[in-house]
Amino acid sequence: MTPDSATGYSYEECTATADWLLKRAPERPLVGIVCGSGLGGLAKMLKDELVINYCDIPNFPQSTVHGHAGKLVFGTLKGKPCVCMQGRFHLYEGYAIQKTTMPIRVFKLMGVETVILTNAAGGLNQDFKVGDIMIIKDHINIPGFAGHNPLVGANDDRFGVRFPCMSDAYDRDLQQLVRAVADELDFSVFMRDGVYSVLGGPSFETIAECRALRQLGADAVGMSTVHEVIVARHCDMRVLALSLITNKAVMDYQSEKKANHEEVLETGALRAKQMEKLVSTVVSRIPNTPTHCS
Ligand SMILES: O=P(O)(O)O[C@H]1O[C@H](CO)[C@@H](O)[C@H]1O
Ligand SMILES: Nc1nc2[nH]cnc2c(=O)[nH]1
Repeated sequence: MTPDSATGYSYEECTATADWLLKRAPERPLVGIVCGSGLGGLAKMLKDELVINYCDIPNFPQSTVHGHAGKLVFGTLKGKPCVCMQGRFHLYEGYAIQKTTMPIRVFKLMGVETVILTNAAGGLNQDFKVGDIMIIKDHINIPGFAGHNPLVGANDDRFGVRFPCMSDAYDRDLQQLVRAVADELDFSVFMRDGVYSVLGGPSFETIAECRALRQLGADAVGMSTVHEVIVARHCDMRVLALSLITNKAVMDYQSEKKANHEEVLETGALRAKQMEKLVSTVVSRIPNTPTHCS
């Protein structure tokens, strides 16, 4: 019996999608950006943009969540060719985990070297404030504890190795670059770093779950990003990930606060300008990987 890998997309299907996009794209992108909930405005930073709706892209899943427009935007940021996903896919939308991460492989096949992932997250660390931006330094893949990992299934060595390392998932030079840029922009007062934990959603966490996650070492909680990081690292792209703390996780039985998606989107709108400035300045300073000579 062979293992079932029919839940994802084959190398050939991903290549077909990448080739279809490259025929239309102005040039091969070097940086791939994924916009979190309410952060789709990041795509507005791109110049000379070409916008393609997900529904027109062969094999592409469709966005179903408010705050995720479902558009792929090609363009340049300070001269650097980029591609930006205005809308990502989440497990709770009902997609197989391999499908939620398929665009990351398409990024790789189009030539992307660096992936910048953004998300909206609930703050578990009591020192964090709404509106803080957390540089993700590590993650806890809670669904992974139960075997939900986007690399489950037959491994295709053309993407990467069977057992990829994750202790270096978040590029330390890029984290340093973000800190330096934030200093220059006078953003340090709302910059944090920490550990992001992913849950399947779509229900927000109970108080006991938030307390447990904090005890495990998580600073923020969300329903995305980690699976994209795993796939990006599997195919050897550099990863930078940023969480906008859109709400404080409810940790206390006396609290009247209730997590809700409207607050998430509102905080995204409030910090949109700074997030755009931070990401665009970082992108303009990312060194390209030197071309390998054979
Ligand atoms: O992680 P992103 O896509 O930013 O979205 C976050 O916001 C939504 C909840 O409000 C969830 O989808 C959560 O993961
Ligand atoms: N799981 C989860 N996802 C979020 N996305 C934005 N805020 C939250 C939150 O509090 N919990």
